[in-house]
Amino acid sequence: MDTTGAASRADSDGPGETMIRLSGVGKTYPDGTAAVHELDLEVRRGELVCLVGPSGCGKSTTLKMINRLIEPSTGRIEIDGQDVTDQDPVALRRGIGYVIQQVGLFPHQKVITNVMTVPLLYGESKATARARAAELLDTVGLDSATYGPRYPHQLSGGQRQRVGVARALAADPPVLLMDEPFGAVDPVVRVRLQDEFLRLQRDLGKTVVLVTHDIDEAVRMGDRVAVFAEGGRLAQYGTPAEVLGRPADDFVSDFVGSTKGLRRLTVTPLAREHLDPVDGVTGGQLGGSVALGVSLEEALAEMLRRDKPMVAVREGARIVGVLTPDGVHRALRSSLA
Ligand SMILES: Nc1ncnc2c1ncn2[C@@H]1O[C@H](COP(=O)(O)OP(=O)(O)OP(=O)(O)O)[C@@H](O)[C@H]1O
Repeated sequence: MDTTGAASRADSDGPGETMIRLSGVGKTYPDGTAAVHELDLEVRRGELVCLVGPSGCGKSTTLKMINRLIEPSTGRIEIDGQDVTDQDPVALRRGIGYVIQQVGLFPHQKVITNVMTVPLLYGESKATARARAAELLDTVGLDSATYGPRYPHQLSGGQRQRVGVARALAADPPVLLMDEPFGAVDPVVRVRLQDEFLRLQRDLGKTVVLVTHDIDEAVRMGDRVAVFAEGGRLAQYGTPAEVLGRPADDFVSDFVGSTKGLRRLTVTPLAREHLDPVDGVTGGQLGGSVALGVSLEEALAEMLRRDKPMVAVREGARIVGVLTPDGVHRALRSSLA
């Protein structure tokens, strides 16, 4: 019996337990394309993880292996301690929400009917399914009385995307897989949809794996970010602050840099709400000090220059807190809110 499964069950009582675990997962397509190579990845319950990387690096393949739209060539994938290959693929997929860029709504059915499909599939009565669908539309910010009776072509791209999210949530699945969910809309709507989803996720606490090619989206949305390189190699897996602040190698550094991720540090001022208390911090942990109001870049640079996990922050002569990589993450997120 393999210890991976035992471990996931053993820690399934505590917080931060593993919800999705990929161990040595690989995918080689029949034509010989090695899309994913020896991938190890763990996603905790309630965590939002972004898979990011350049085109063709195996992100979608990885996502589709989790719900068995694609079968892995090697390795093992578990959800909540259960090997997905032991489960009926259709039943498995019903328990996993799936949101894709081309939302995939039925064009000749009303919006409400599109969302009702899922509860009906579960054997709910029509009245219950309708009520649930209306509630979900309202949840994703679409007034069900207004938009429910419309057809998909009568909605904007962003609204269609919201319907896609509502439908994916209809079965109340613990796990949500999202493949470029905000890709098909313009940048302004995109940011709005990202915000809405983050707000929703704060209430719902789903375990989410989200694929994007956009590093800005990844650092904004993800609790953790998995940076993929060519051939489905996991180049780095860490918090946005770690990925932005300490790229694991030249590839990550170039990828993050080329997509302007780091520039955000230069335009975000350090504010009091991003700080952790100074209580309990020892002198050895501190890397110098910076003044409140300097850029995150300046604060982070000071931290890295001193090779310390945090930097003290001054207001006048007084130390008012410390900035950690997680604080940088919080600051980056709030700066975009
Ligand atoms: N059915 C298939 N048969 C052969 N090769 C495939 C197949 N599907 C995908 N590939 C190849 O596998 C690699 C990974 O593809 P995948 O779609 O997972 O990448 P991705 O990172 O999601 O890319 P993108 O961001 O462009 O969507 C690519 O080289 C792609 O051409």
